[in-house]
Amino acid sequence: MTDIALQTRGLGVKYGNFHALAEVDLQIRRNSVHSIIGPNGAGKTTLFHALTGRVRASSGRIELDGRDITDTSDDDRVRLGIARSFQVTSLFPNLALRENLRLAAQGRTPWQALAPWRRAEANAEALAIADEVIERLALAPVSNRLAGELSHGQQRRLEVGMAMAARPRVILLDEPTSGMGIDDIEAMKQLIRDLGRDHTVLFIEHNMGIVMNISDVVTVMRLGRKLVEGTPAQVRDDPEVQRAYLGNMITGDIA
Ligand SMILES: Nc1ncnc2c1ncn2[C@@H]1O[C@H](COP(=O)(O)OP(=O)(O)OP(=O)(O)O)[C@@H](O)[C@H]1O
Repeated sequence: MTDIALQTRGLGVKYGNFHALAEVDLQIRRNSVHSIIGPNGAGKTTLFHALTGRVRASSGRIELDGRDITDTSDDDRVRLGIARSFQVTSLFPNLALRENLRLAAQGRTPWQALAPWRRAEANAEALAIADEVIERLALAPVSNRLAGELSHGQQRRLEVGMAMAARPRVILLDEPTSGMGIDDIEAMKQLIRDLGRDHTVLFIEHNMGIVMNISDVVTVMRLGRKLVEGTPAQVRDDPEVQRAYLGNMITGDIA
């Protein structure tokens, strides 16, 4: 198996005649935290849509573990191991946190998962995965609480956990800290950093403090193209990057 979990070659996406993404070559290393940054309209969300199959590539190719998935449907990509955690909440509010994770581990709807013919071993395995994820999320004290009653920050962490429970090859996180208070941001930052030890994480983030602190690799995009890529230190010091941000200094501690 190669060291590269997800790769794009010459990836392009057009909305009508508009090139939202052009000639993007990306290599996402296994068990790393790779962040995508760039000014508004840079094409970050479009890149995620292309990787998950929500929009079609108009040129280039996408490979997951060396396998060409460019023409694979979004559902099949989930089955092949691309998990995306959305900004909008995708939890079952009337089920306990642990139940939410159990369902995610089984990859089923609540209706199917509650069915009496469900195999007991499959259930036990899903619960074991749920408990493992609860530990990683540091949410054990509230694991029996209804998802709808959790704090905003806890719900956001649970969303990441839902993606983890499906045991994906790659986890895509779209602005995981948006709208969070400072304590919740710190908890999310630790979670993502910890995830990178044994998961492959690709995330879009506007909070430069987090990006610079926890990323192994940072890709900077502008106008649908890759502008610069490197370690946080390389990216922070790059004059092109400073220009792309129109003088807004990229700050933040580098781990
Ligand atoms: N469905 C669409 N139809 C036409 N143009 C679109 C569509 N979605 C996005 N665009 C355009 O494509 C470009 C890239 O948008 P995208 O949302 O991918 O950028 P982004 O980097 O995620 O921006 P932001 O940080 O503001 O979320 C923008 O110019 C946007 O206006």
